[in-house]
This record gives sequence, C-alpha cells and structure tokens, in this order.
Amino acid sequence: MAKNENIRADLEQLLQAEAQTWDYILSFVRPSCIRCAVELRIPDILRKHGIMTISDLVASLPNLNPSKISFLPVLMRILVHSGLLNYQKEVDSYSFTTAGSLLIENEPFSKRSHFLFSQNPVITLKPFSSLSHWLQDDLPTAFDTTYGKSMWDYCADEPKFGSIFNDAMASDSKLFSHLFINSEQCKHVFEGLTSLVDVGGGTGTLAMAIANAFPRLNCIVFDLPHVIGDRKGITTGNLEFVAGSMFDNIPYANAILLKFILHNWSDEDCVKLLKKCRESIPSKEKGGKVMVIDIVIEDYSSNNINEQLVQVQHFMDVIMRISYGAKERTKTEWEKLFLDAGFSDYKITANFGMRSLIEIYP
Ligand SMILES: C[S@@+](CC[C@H](N)C(=O)[O-])C[C@H]1O[C@@H](n2cnc3c(N)ncnc32)[C@H](O)[C@@H]1O
Ligand SMILES: COc1cc(-c2oc3cc(O)cc(O)c3c(=O)c2O)cc(OC)c1O
Repeated sequence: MAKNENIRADLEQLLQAEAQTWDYILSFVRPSCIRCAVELRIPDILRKHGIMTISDLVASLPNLNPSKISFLPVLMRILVHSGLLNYQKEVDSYSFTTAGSLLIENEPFSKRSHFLFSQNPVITLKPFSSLSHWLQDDLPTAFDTTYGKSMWDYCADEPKFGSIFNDAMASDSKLFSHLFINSEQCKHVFEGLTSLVDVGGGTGTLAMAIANAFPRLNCIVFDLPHVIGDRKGITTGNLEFVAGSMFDNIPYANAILLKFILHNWSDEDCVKLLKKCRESIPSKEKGGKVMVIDIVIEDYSSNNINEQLVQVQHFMDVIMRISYGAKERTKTEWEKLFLDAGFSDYKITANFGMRSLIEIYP
C-alpha cells in the first residue's frame, strides 16, 4: 500500500514538473496573442463599447475573414487568462481589467507602444537567438553580434526603429511622471530648484510634465542630435531642447535627472558620466543634486517582496547585459558607483513599481 502511495506521489510530481515545462515551452503564445489583439485594435474597440459580446466584436472587425471568426473566443480566452480582460458569464461579455486598459491607444498611461516595441524582431528575435554565440564570441553585446553596431547607432541609422524605441520610452515616462509628480513622498524633490536637465531625456515627455507642474523651474531636455531632431534650440515657456552627447558636455543646472540611463551603461561608463554630471551642478550646500530613476534590484529574501516585480527586474538585467553590455544594480552596487564618482551621500527616496528614485549629492 505504502509502495503504491509512493509511486502515485512520484507520478504526480512528474506530472506537475511536466506541466511546468509545458508552460515554458509554450510561453511565446501569450505575447503573440496579445500582439494580435493589439494589432486588430481589440482594446480600442472595447474601450468604445465598455463591455462587449463576441458578436459585438465580430461586427466591429469587418476585415476579419469569416472562416476565422471562430478563433475570436479562443483569443479572448487567452486575454482573460492573462488578466487583461474580465469575462462576465451571465451576459457572455468581456470588459477591461486595469492592466488590459493600458493597451488602449491614446490613453494617458497607455503601454501599447512599449508592448509593440517589445515584440519588434529587431530587438527580440535576432539578438536573443544569438545569445549562445554572444557568450562565445568577443563582441560586447548580442546586439553588436547581430548588427555590428550599438543600439544607439542602430537607432540613429534606422529612424523608423529609433522612433518605435523613443515612443516606447515616452510611454513609460508618461505613466512614471504621473506617479512621480503626484507622489506625497516626492513633494520635497523639486523644492528650491530653479533649473533641471533631463539627461538622455528622449523626446521630452518627463521634462515636459515637470515643466508644466513647476512653471518656475527651467527644464532642459538633453539627448543625442538624432533624438532631439527639429526640437533643437526650441524653447517653449520653461522647457528647452538641447542636443549633444552626455559624455562630452552637459548643460549646467541645479539638478540633473537620469531616468533609465545608468542601467544602459557599464560601471566604468557610469562613473565617467556621473563625474560629468558632478561638473554640471553646484555643491550640495547650494542645492546641487543628481536624481537617478532606475532599478534597484530587490533581494528575494527580503520581506513584503513583490515576486512579479523582482522577476521583471531580473529579466531587465538579462536584457541590459546581453543587449547593451550593461546591467541592473543592487543597492550595494549603486553605492559603489556613487562613491567612485566622488559623490558624498545618497538617498533612496521612493520606489515606483520596478523603478526607484535615488537622490545623490556632491
Ligand atoms: C533608455 S532611454 C531613456 C529615455 C528617457 N530618459 C526615459 O526614461 O524615457 C536612454 C536615452 O539615452 C539617450 N542617449 C544614449 N546615449 C546618449 C549620449 N551619449 N548622450 C545623450 N543621450 C544619450 C538615448 O538616445 C535615449 O533617449
Ligand atoms: C526600461 O528601460 C529600458 C528598457 C529597454 C527595453 O529593452 C528591451 C529589449 C529587448 O530585446 C526586448 C524588450 O522587450 C525590451 C523592453 O521591453 C525594454 O523596455 C531598453 C532600454 O534601453 C535601451 C531601457 O533603458
């Protein structure tokens, strides 16, 4: 009897392990289905209706081939299981979850463009399928292994891809700026500042939100010439766009903002860049500071851990290492960078999902 129980337990364990591996084997299906729904504009259609049956959806998709209509409930079931839609059995209808509503185009906090960027073959298929080659060759990143140039040069040479990347980053900045500017914990952050440079500020989404919220704060968006483009030299109210390389010259200001910049660079490059930032701000006594918005890798063993967020941080670490020759950092690794660059003190003020605000002082 005991022997039979043992055999049954072993078989159950084996089946559980097999289910886990099937989940990994087929994990590509979920993002492909979400991409399909986004491309068919299902989130935008659902937004207009609020709640929809499959028949409503079919009526809103005139280009759908009639022979494929039976796939729609299958697609919707995946979206429901992915936590993007709710299904109300009583009325046989679908509605958004909060996460699903982030896929609607033109919503203030839409992550649609970031999702489409993540599905772009330029960054996913090729570099990720050359991962094992990259581990064996002497090129700095899997991106270089695939394209023979860095991500930043690729963006400059391929403007269409460059704007897909900039739009993805801008969508993150839109959501982030809402959290940042309205956060009680961050009320003090802009106090006493009269000028601020958003270094690597992309197309200016975050700086624009700050400039609007603090009309007496003069803000500069600083980025590479191909990103600043036609905005170069344009000043609108308290917002100005300046083109250049942050490794050469950074405009002088009370404070410098670095959002999702340092995680793109090696420790050596970060120290160089942080030293450049120090040269462009006043002393701590005169209010000088650098505000780093970036990932601080959480320790799995700490209390109140959000496992989904930690996993996202670990995935981003893989992306940064293989695609950009960079990395995500723990609190200890950040501290070492700041001290190596000659800063005297730092404060991790708040965290916003996977990202934190770190204020560093000369
Ligand atoms: C990951 S994006 C972050 C954009 C923006 N800070 C945000 O969070 O939305 C990195 C930015 O750094 C810019 N960048 C890369 N190298 C640069 C350089 N040498 N000087 C100035 N900006 C640079 C890129 O063009 C890009 O806009
Ligand atoms: C959040 O800051 C950055 C994110 C990314 C980035 O990069 C990739 C790369 C990839 O191969 C697949 C992906 O899905 C993604 C992303 O979703 C994503 O957000 C890139 C950055 O700089 C180049 C970031 O700073």
